[in-house]
Amino acid sequence: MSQGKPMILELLASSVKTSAKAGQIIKDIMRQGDLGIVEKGSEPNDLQTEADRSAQRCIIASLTKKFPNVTIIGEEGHSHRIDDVVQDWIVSEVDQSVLALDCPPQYKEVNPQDVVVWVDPLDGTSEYTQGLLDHVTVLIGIAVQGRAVAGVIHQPYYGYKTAPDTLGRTIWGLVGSGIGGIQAQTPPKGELILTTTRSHNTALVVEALEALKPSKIVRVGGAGHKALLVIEGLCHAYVFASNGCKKWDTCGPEAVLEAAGGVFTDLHGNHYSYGKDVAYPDAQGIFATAKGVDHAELLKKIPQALKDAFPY
Ligand SMILES: Nc1ncnc2c1ncn2[C@@H]1O[C@H](COP(=O)(O)OS(=O)(=O)O)[C@@H](OP(=O)(O)O)[C@H]1O
Ligand SMILES: [Mg+2]
Ligand SMILES: [Mg+2]
Ligand SMILES: [Mg+2]
Repeated sequence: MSQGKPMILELLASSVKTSAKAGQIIKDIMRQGDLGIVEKGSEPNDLQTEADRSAQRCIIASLTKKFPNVTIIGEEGHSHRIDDVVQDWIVSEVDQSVLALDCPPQYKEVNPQDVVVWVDPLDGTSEYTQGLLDHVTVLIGIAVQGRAVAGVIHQPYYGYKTAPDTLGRTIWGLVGSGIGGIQAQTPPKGELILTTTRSHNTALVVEALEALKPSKIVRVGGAGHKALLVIEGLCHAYVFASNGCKKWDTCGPEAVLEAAGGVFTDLHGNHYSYGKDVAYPDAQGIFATAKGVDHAELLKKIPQALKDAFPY
């Protein structure tokens, strides 16, 4: 640990480096060609690959070793054993630009008991198995007293079509401090470009999109990927009238988007709670807007009857 640095900076700085290692593992497994796909069973087409399993082991082992008193919840199960994890997967490096941040005063003295780390080791698994590699992200979200305050979105295949050996890119954010890895952009005025699921369309998903009268809809996989489109100003909003996402899908993206000046809420305009005892599904859907977009005004266009389909 770096002497005297606030724990939240240490945790974010470690998460940045660890997410990139997880991304390397994901790419190594794809190169080796045996994805080891299993159906998780609870829902149709809910896949898990060797890359999901290995990336999660890397992240949980690395963070557990350094932060044993912090709760870590990963998509792919709850084994926190680190004794059987390959040494090379245990990341000790930290991102120096994060460590150098001026920590917002409210996060300077955080009690580890109040921190929950939400890990989606590979967001966009079905896209990964289908070769839509730029949809894949590694997501680490850091919640303090239930609020998403810091996060990492690592995109291992960013730019791979022109540079097959790409290291990808790692975008991080700390609410009150800003983001790193890319510049947040305001989307173009006079248009309304929405992003949503490519694979889980329902009548409600479509109804919510149509109510907003978009000029364009961008359908891609992954909560991390969609959040990046909004952070970069390529889309005005990420709208998903479904209870399909889980807390590990949204904690990291919410923190990074909000650190970038956007707003990430459910369909009622409320922030999700990411405390250790919350239910996993994002049961009230997703409504996230870019920097410079009036979130409250846009949300008014969603009919109340549709919002009522996502009760508390
Ligand atoms: N039960 C249920 N109902 C509706 N939609 C669901 C459900 N489970 C998962 N999903 C949607 O499937 C997409 C992939 O899920 P995940 O984010 O879990 O993917 S991954 O496992 O991390 O790859 C993701 O959507 P998109 O990535 O936006 O297409 C999830 O929101
Ligand atoms: Mg999954
Ligand atoms: Mg996911
Ligand atoms: Mg996943």
